[in-house]
Amino acid sequence: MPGPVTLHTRKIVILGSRSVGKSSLVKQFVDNDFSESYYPTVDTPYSKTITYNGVEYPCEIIDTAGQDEFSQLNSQHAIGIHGYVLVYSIASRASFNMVQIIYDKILNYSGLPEIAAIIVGSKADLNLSRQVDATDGQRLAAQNKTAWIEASALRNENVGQVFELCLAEIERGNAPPPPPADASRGCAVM
Ligand SMILES: Nc1nc2c(ncn2[C@@H]2O[C@H](COP(=O)(O)OP(=O)(O)OP(=O)(O)O)[C@@H](O)[C@H]2O)c(=O)[nH]1
Repeated sequence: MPGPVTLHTRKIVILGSRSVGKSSLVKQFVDNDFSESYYPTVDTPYSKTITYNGVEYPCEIIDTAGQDEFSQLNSQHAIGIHGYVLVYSIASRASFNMVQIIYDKILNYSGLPEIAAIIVGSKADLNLSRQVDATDGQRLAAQNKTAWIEASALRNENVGQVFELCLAEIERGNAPPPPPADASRGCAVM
């Protein structure tokens, strides 16, 4: 009888401008907690099991300090990482513009043609101060072949989905390639 399957830990990094709500998303997801106070983040790892397609994946989620255009990515943010959560606030156009800059830095650092990622419009409860339309977020995600969602850590809306969709993007990249056309007809070229 086969033994239990041991899955390797998936590593997820959460990146974005300062104060967009990165830590709040992670804390809401991992600890079911939200704070109105703002404490700038020092890189912090969290552990949580995420269930996707009925399989439990152990995940390490690395919450990072806010980025600006001059910030350097370090190797902990680009080497051995399976998926990225790229966060902007729907109430800050500048933070939205930073997402493409960060995405390009990751590709540049890692040398990969694309990465498993989700772009997140955070603070979705601040609709009255909205500076970024949902369609802008969706377009940016389509251009970069990432997933996209809006979420509110304050209201605990779509927070779990952020991380589940990120895992879905990771596993999509890990899926074995579809069989060649001939295989379906039972032919093999030796
Ligand atoms: N209205 C609203 N405020 C939020 C939400 N999420 C976070 N905030 C507030 O935004 C501020 C910054 O939140 P953080 O989670 O610390 O932001 P961060 O991106 O981790 O910040 P850095 O550590 O500087 O990168 C705090 O005052 C939070 O209470 C949200 O969903 N809605």
